Amino acid sequence: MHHYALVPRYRSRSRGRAEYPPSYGPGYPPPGYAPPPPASYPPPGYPPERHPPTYPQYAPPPDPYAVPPRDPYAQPRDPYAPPPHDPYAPPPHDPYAPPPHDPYAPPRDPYAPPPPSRSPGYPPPGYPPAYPYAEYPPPAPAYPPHGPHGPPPGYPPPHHGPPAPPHGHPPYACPPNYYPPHHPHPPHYRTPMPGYGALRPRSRSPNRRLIRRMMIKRPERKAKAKPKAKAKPEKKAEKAGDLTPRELSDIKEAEAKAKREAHPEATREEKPLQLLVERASNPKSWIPCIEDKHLRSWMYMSQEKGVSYADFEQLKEKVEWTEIHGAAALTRKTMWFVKKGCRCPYSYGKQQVSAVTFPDWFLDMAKRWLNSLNLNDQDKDSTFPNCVNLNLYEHGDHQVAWHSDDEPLFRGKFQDTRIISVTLGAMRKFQVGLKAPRRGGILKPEKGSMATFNLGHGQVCTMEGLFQKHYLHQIAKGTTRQARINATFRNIVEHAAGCPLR
Ligand SMILES: O=C(O)CCC(=O)C(=O)O
Ligand SMILES: [Fe+2]
Repeated sequence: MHHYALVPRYRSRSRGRAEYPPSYGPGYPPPGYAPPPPASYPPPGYPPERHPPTYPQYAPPPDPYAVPPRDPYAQPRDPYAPPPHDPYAPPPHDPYAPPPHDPYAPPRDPYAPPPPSRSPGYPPPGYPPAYPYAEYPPPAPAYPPHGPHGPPPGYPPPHHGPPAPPHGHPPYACPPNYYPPHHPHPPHYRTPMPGYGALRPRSRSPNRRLIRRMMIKRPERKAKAKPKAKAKPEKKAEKAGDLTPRELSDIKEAEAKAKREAHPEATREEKPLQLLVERASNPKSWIPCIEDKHLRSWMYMSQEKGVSYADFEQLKEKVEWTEIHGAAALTRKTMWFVKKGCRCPYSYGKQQVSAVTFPDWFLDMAKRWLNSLNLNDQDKDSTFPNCVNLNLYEHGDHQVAWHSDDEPLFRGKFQDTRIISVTLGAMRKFQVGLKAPRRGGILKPEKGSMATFNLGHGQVCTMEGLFQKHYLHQIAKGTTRQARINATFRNIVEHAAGCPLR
């Protein structure tokens, strides 16, 4: 007997979906049309009263949302017990979680304050100061997609971009465009995406495996007789008893170092000197970068709110820039502004430029930039700088090589000077190092003494005391395509011959 034939159908053919009239042409649904009500479940008269047998396989499905019946024997809830675990409760607040992504946030300002530099001893304790930094680390500079030979050397640059993803196997654990130099892939690994940095060139011989299986030994290559290494000219010189130029300059450097260490400069107690950070109205936002009491040299950095992007645009457009050419190419563009009445020219290597009086519009913005330093001409020790050198670095190829601002105009080799540098536009690396004797006529810092600081939009950097006597600085070449303008404020103390202020 086929009992199941007696069980009525309790679902429509459309399995509960609304049944629409078959035509869906324009003007559908017609006014007043409503889909037929869903078939009622269970239909009246179901289940049929049949005893015995029953057919549990046709019973209506259990209701997953039904409230379980109350347990009359349940213990009363302990009011001191921890609350039962709620799997749908929101996760507890993680104070270290990154802030949620705000899709309406304004785009990142490329001139926002830069992250702290990572040179040794930096950042000092208490850093960062009160102002909020934008984003650290900065996004990796845009790079063309890596070719078949992987990324260019030196990419990704240090301290840029998101942290490296964990290395892993199988290959899909690593994103296809991430190939750090010592990536521990197994030797058989082949990149999953063609055209992206194959890690190992395919064997030249397609039969290599076959050959191995056949136990055919390739004839061993005869070791080529190594040509005798030519005796280096340096070694020759050593044999002859005199020194190579490199050894000579190493000795000179060691002598200069010993001399410097044996002769400390006057302390601030012996010869008073007020540092700019001590007169600033925002001393806490000044970060010490170099505090070298022995050499009476100080360098501080701060972020100033008074420097605007409009200033950058105005300077770029209004200043009549002079091109400075190096040995091979244009290295940067400059302008030399001086206080009214001064006629002192300025020399960039062999190129000399004549003085241009501070335009009023420039003085207005400069006073705004340096406002927190409380410089006033009434106090003879804190006069507003009487000249400024402006540099325009149009892109990463523009630079200024190792030098110190020790021109006779400032007497930086003999007395304390105060140089205030303001950055507008793109961020560039500002490097400093101890002065060493020239190597083959070239100025370079003493080995191991170099430190690097990032100077970004609105950052002010000071070099004080005898910094120009003992330290060198440079703006190294970079990869940026953005322009940077730098204003280096100084004080002329010995006006040039022919200047009315002499
Ligand atoms: O661009 C800079 O930050 C440095 C410029 C500089 O050293 C100079 O003008 O003497
Ligand atoms: Fe300089």
